[in-house]
Amino acid sequence: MRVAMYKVGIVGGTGYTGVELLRLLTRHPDVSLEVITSRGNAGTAVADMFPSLRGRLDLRFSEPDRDTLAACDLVFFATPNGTAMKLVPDLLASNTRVIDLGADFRLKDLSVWSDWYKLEHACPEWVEQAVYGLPELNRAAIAEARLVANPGCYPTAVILGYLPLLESQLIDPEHLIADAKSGVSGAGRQPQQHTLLCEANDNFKAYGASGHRHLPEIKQGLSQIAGGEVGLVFVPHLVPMTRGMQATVYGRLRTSDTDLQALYERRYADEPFVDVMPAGSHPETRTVRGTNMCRVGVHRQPGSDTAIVLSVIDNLDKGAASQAVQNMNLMLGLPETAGLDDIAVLP
Ligand SMILES: NC(=O)C1=CN([C@@H]2O[C@H](COP(=O)(O)OP(=O)(O)OC[C@H]3O[C@@H](n4cnc5c(N)ncnc54)[C@H](OP(=O)(O)O)[C@@H]3O)[C@@H](O)[C@H]2O)C=CC1
Ligand SMILES: CC(=O)N[C@@H](CCC(=O)OP(=O)(O)O)C(=O)O
Repeated sequence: MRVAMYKVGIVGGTGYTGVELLRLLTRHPDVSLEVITSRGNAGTAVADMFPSLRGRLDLRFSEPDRDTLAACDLVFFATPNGTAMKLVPDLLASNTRVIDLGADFRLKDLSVWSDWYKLEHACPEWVEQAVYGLPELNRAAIAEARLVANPGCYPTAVILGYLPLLESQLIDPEHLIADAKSGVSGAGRQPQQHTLLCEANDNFKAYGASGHRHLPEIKQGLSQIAGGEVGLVFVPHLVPMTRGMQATVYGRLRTSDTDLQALYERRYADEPFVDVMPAGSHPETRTVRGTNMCRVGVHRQPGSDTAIVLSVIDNLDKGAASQAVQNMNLMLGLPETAGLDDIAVLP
């Protein structure tokens, strides 16, 4: 039996990504969950709020406290944007590693970040040192990082969809189109009118078509792969399901004779969490529900010069919490797949 070695904490344990982290970390073989914060529920037993954890986790929510958190080897922030940046410098100074599930450290250009997030950054000096936590792109840097910026859900699905095509320079990087759909849990647990059952159920709509805050994040990731600026149109949509996300990405091919299926199979052959489906497949969100898997399907229509890639993830998992655990495994030198062997529940 392996002994739990690393102490971890979560700031913001009552949101959807927080409770997903709780589920994953409670049964992770190599970590011990020491701290879970909630200002509004300090003192409440975690299992009283989340009965799914009854008998599995004996811990109470506490107020965020610097010293308690600094006693952890690694702390996750599952908090609204603009929260982590206020506590991160103190934790890093105490040699505690940090993974921020929010967007405080994702964008390297701080003026772009301020424009989209309407905030002034509290620790700009750490932004440059933060590593963007997409293992398929930055695995070696994540393993050395003290601060990881966990990617947003849409950026994860879109970047993994485009990665082999852009890396091999097979498509025109100036004319990329990503059309994406998310389940409602992507909007978080805070009550909002548009996430009410009567508003979201039996309904379908686009939003952010004139610009969404994930646009600069996706462009930054795609530019890193392409080795230069990219042109991207990105339109997100809300679908009436709880979890799941599909990004359908399009790229104008520069040559017509490439075997796209073979390209994707080759690029992702050694990736434990990207599954290239057989040629002609249409991956479904339910096949990745509650897992860290991204499933992709690669298509080209007869006579067309456009590659179409379908990329599905669970927005709360590969799009947030389980990707954070994958990053934690890399940062702590643990097996990358530890605690991440879930199989989706069907139907
Ligand atoms: N939902 C999704 O699919 C995805 C979400 N994310 C990101 O993950 C983060 C969390 O999202 P989600 O779980 O939906 O969040 P919620 O907004 O539902 O939950 C926020 C949590 O943070 C705590 N919190 C709020 N303000 C503060 C503060 N100032 N200091 C300390 N704790 C605070 C809250 O507890 P309390 O107020 O009681 O302290 C609560 O536990 C966000 O940045 C989000 O953008 C990323 C990818 C996907
Ligand atoms: C369906 C839905 O509302 N999704 C959220 C994105 C998910 C998310 O929280 O991403 P960040 O971590 O970057 O904030 C949105 O469009 O705002």
